[in-house]
Amino acid sequence: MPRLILASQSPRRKALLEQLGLDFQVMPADIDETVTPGEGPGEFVRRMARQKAAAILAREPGALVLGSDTAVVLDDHIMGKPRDQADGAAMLARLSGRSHQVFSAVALAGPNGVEDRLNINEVRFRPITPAEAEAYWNTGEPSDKAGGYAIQGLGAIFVEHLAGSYSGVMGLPLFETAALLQASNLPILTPQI
Ligand SMILES: Cc1cn([C@H]2C[C@H](O)[C@@H](COP(=O)(O)OP(=O)(O)OP(=O)(O)O)O2)c(=O)[nH]c1=O
Repeated sequence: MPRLILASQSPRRKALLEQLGLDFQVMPADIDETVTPGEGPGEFVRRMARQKAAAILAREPGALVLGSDTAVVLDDHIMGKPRDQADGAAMLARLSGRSHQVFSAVALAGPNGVEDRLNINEVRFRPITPAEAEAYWNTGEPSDKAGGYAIQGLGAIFVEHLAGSYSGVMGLPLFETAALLQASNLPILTPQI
């Protein structure tokens, strides 16, 4: 069976992939994550996921490599990770009391090329006061998260409604990931002989 590698530095993605019960290694992929002019959020996260997987496959030929990317999207604009407290507070103010989308892509690179899947989620936040935004920043949770919140942490208190997949919002859409892995004959819920 080929070696499976997760091309990510994100502890959240590692924890999510562990849910599938497979053995894998983790190797961070360092790529340029700049949006190309005119590129839509779906195209962007798919391109990033594919590039992360391809970058590690180039170093580890013979392996199967998963790459993933997540973007929080408000009014068709991609929100990155907050630069500082003021940026984090501004992001939460914009997300407050309305819906946004979370786009997550996963790609699998291996001997047969690269395949990817796109996962799109709709998340509605309750209104958030400036005092709450400041207190939330001070927990340390938002700083390395797209959109400046974590659904798997205290940020869950803002999530009034989710249409989509929890794992997709958190960073690795497991339905789509399993579909890619099963198409490459990795054993998920298959009897072992
Ligand atoms: C919206 C949201 C994002 N996130 C995180 C997942 C990702 O780690 C991060 C999105 O940034 P990414 O650039 O997709 O990923 P990353 O830089 O953390 O990791 P790598 O590129 O090495 O795979 O935001 C959450 O943990 N919870 C959430 O609810």
